[in-house]
Amino acid sequence: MAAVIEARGLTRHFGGLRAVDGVDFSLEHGEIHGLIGPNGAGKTTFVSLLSGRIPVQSGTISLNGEDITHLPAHLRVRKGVAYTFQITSVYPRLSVFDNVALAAQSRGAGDVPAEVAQALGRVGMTGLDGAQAGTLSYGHQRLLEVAMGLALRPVILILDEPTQGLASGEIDGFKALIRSLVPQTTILLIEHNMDVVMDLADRITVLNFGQVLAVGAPDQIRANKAVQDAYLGGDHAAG
Ligand SMILES: Nc1ncnc2c1ncn2[C@@H]1O[C@H](COP(=O)(O)OP(=O)(O)OP(=O)(O)O)[C@@H](O)[C@H]1O
Repeated sequence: MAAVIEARGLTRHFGGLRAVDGVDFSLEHGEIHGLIGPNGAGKTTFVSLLSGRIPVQSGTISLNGEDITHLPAHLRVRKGVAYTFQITSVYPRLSVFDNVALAAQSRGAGDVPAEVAQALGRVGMTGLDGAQAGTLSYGHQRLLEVAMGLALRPVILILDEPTQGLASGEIDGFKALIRSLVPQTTILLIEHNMDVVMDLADRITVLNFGQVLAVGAPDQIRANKAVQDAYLGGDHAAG
């Protein structure tokens, strides 16, 4: 399989804190790739480096073979790297339609209403266009966030803790949604819910203290002693 994103020696320290410390990583075309690790392991910092939200200190990132290490975030979005934030980033006072329309417009979509309808359809929110975003249930707000990500027509969709705060009944629908997005869209999923990540991911990267502890299929990760000791074995609160 071909790598869509390839990071080599990616590094970001905050003072003496090695948040991301020499990470090699590859995201393969059409896969669902889980990113896990204890709280503070560097997951959010790592995807912020990939998306250009924070600058890289050293190392390189390439997208389909092109060096994007120093490309500004908005230009990475144009090239198809979309990152939905950990905190719901919808505009609560705007309608569902307008929220998705803003995302579609930002990438210069031609037929905005059609794009909005398509994105809302994919997340199962057809008919909710006129609702004020802030009045939606939490689960629907998370789906709206994904619809906004999809309206960017991403090559890669980075989801940061998408199931956080969802009711257990909503999680199955969310998993089905993520599965429906591949292989057209490649998914990088930061997820604390082990059932979700083990069930969804083709491969998982485990970060610990800013470094890669293991990469492999879910079964390999589950069986990995170092991963069990650092993360899976203990009593880790969702963060
Ligand atoms: N802007 C910043 N300034 C200083 N330290 C930071 C900054 N951003 C993150 N850190 C620190 O870097 C480390 C990695 O944080 P990060 O949020 O990337 O971890 P994480 O694996 O996403 O954690 P969680 O699972 O709790 O979301 C933490 O110790 C955090 O406190």
